[in-house]
Amino acid sequence: MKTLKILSASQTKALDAFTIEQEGIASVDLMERASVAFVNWFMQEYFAVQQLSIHVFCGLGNNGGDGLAIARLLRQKGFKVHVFVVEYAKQKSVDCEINFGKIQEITSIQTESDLAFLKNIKPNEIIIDALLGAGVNRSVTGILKTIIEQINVLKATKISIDIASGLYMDSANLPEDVILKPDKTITFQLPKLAMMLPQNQAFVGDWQVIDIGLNQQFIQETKVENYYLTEILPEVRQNFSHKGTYGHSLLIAGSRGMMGAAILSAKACLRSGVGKLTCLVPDFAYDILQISVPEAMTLTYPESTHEVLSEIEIDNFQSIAIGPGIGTKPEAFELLKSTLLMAKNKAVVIDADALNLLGTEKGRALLTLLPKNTILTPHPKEFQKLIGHTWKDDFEKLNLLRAFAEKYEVIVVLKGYQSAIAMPDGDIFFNSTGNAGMATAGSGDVLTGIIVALLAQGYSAKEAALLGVYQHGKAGDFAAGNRGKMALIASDIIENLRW
Ligand SMILES: NC(=O)C1=CN([C@@H]2O[C@H](COP(=O)(O)OP(=O)(O)OC[C@H]3O[C@@H](n4cnc5c(N)ncnc54)[C@H](OP(=O)(O)O)[C@@H]3O)[C@@H](O)[C@H]2O)[C@H](O)CC1
Ligand SMILES: [K+]
Repeated sequence: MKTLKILSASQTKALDAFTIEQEGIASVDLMERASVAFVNWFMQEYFAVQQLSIHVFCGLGNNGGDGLAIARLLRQKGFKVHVFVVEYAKQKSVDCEINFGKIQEITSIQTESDLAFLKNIKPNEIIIDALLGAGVNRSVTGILKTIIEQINVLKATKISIDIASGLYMDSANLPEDVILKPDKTITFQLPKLAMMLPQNQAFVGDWQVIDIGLNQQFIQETKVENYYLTEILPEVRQNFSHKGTYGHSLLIAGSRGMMGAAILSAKACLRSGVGKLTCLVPDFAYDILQISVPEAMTLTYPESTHEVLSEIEIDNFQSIAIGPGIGTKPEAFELLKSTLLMAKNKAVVIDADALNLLGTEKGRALLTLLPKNTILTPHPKEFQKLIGHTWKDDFEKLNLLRAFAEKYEVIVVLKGYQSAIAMPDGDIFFNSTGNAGMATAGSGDVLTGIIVALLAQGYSAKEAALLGVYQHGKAGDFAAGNRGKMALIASDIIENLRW
C-alpha cells in the first residue's frame, strides 16, 4: 500500500525547518529547489504556449518568494513573464527579499499602485498565484482582498503555488472569507487536508503534489491521523487454489422494485474474486436473481415475514453484506436486527437502506450490536442520519466521522470524491481514484459487492475497505476513460473491474 501523509500546518513548518537544519541547506536554496520543481512541472504542461503571457502575483512572505523565484526561472526559459508584487505589509520575508533583489536584475516589477492592467489579462493567459501560502493565519482584507476578488473573475488559467491564497491548510475558513479560486493547485511535497474536503472544491481545483525533496526520515517519523491513499493492490491468486480458498459471501439485498441493487452488488462481488456467493432475497425475486446472476446461489424468504434467518447456517459464510435495496419497511428493520444478532464475530458490510434503518432513533440503538470492524459505507446524508445531526463544516464532519469509527470500533467509508475511510484507531484515509461519473445510481451497491468479496477472501476489514474503495474508483476511471463521465452507469464499473 502506498500513501502520502497529510501533515498539519505546524508539522509542515517543522518539516521545513528540519530539512534546512539536517541537510545543511539554506532556506533560500530550499525555496529555489521548490521553484525549480514547479518550473519543471510547468514546462511539461505549458511548453507549447511559451509565447503567452504569464502573470505572477506575489505576496511578501515565502510563498511570494517562491513566486519571484519562479518568475525569474520562467523568464530565463524564455516565457513572457509579468510580475506583480502586492505590498500588503511593511516588510518582506528574508528569502522573499533576496528573490526580489535577484529578479530585479533581469526584469521590472510592478507594485499595486495601478490595478488597471488586470482588465487586460486575456482568457488564454496564465496567472500564477503566489500571494499567500501555508502561512495564512487570518481572513484576507484590504488590497489582498481586492486583488483576489479581481483575479477570481478573470477567465485566465489560474495556478496556485502550494495552496490557494487565503485558504487555511488544516482548518475551516469563515464562509465569508475571500479566497483565490484556482484551476490548479501545485502543492509542495505532501497534500494538505484542505484539499480533501468538498467545501473547498472551488479553492483547490485540480491539485497535484510535486516533490521538493523535504526530509523523508522526518516524514516517516511524523505521527499523523490523515493519509492520502495513492495505491493498493490485491494479493496474487495461488495456482493450487480452489473456490473454497476464496470464501463464501452472503448478500442480503433487494426488495420489490429494487432488485437491481441486489444484482449489481452480486455481480460486483463475483467480479471481485469471491469463491462463492449466496444471495438472500424475498421469494418473489427468486427467478430474477437466478436468471440475472447465474453464478450466484439464491436463498429466499417470504416477503412479509420477520423471522427469515433461522434456517440459514451463518457459519457457512465468511462475510455478510446487508442493505442494497432492502427498503426501510418494518420487515427490513427486523431483517437487519436478526442479521446483526446472528453476525457476531463475522466480517460485515452495512450499506444503503440498512444505514437508513440504523439512522432512525430505533435503529441507533442497534449500533452497539455491530461486530467489531464492521464496514459501513454511507454517503454524507446517510452518515448524518447515523449520528442524528448535521455539521457546521467539513472539518467538523471529519471529526465526527473519526469519533464515530472510534466509538463503535467500526470502519466508515464516507463516500464522495476522495472518499474518506475512517478506521477504529482514528486514522482516516482519503482515496485517490474515482471521478464524478460515478455519482450515479447503483455505484454504491457495486462497492458493497466488492468489499464483501474481499472480506470473504480473508482480507482484513481495513484492507478490504481500502482495497475495495481504491479498486472501485479505478474501475470507474477506466469506465470514464472508455465512455466519458456522463455516460457512465454502475454496470460499467463492474465491467471495468481489473484485479
Ligand atoms: N513547505 C515547504 O517546505 C516550503 C515552503 N515554501 C513556501 O513558503 C510558504 C509559506 O511561507 P510563509 O512565509 O510561512 O507564509 P506566507 O507566504 O503564506 O505568508 C506570509 C505572511 O503573511 C502574513 N499573513 C498571514 N495571513 C495573512 C493575511 N490574511 N493577510 C495578510 N498577511 C497575512 C503572515 O505574517 P504575520 O506576521 O502578518 O502574521 C505570514 O507569515 C509555503 O506556502 C511555500 O509556498 C518555501 O519556499 C519552500 C519550502
Ligand atoms: K498561493
